[in-house]
Amino acid sequence: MILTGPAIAAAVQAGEITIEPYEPSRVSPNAYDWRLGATIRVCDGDLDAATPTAFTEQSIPDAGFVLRPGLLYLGITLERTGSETYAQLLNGDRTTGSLGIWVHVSAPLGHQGHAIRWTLEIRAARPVRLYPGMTFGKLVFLTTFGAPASYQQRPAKYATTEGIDISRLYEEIDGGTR
Ligand SMILES: O=c1ccn([C@H]2C[C@H](O)[C@@H](COP(=O)(O)OP(=O)(O)OP(=O)(O)O)O2)c(=O)[nH]1
Repeated sequence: MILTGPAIAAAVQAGEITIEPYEPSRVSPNAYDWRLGATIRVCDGDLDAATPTAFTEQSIPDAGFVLRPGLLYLGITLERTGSETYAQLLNGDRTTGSLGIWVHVSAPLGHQGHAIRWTLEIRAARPVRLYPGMTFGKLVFLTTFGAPASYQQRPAKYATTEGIDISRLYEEIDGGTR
């Protein structure tokens, strides 16, 4: 089940949900309106799952940064979010979608026990200018069913990373699982 906005606010108050920084005005009926952080990595070369992705990293200036179609950008959420109690789904919203922006490629799930600033895999349908701290999407929280589980209690690729990270699949492929 999805948490309502009042339930999100109450869970933040109770310490069951981490949202840092937290602004009560960003709670919407069924989500929290999260923002784009100020750092972006530009990946403009060919990609290979067996090789670390090459990138250049820069700050997004106050005057904005133009995304170009055909490139992959790795961004970061402004907020650090997580919960031991609830699972999360991070997505864009109508406003960013209407600008032709994908805020991630195919990875919306945030596991219980993983409090992070999320890596975003950003693409653009048309050239579009982004600004640091702009509202970028909706984060929903879900109740879970079954025995409690935590991302930290399993061999997890991204358990020790927080913030922008390239794909770590190359570690598994180098490890001989190909
Ligand atoms: O776009 C995304 C998607 C997920 N996450 C975080 C939240 C999640 O808790 C963690 C792992 O996500 P996922 O399970 O999708 O990654 P994986 O590639 O399957 O790695 P693992 O094998 O460690 O689960 O990474 C991001 O930062 N950005």
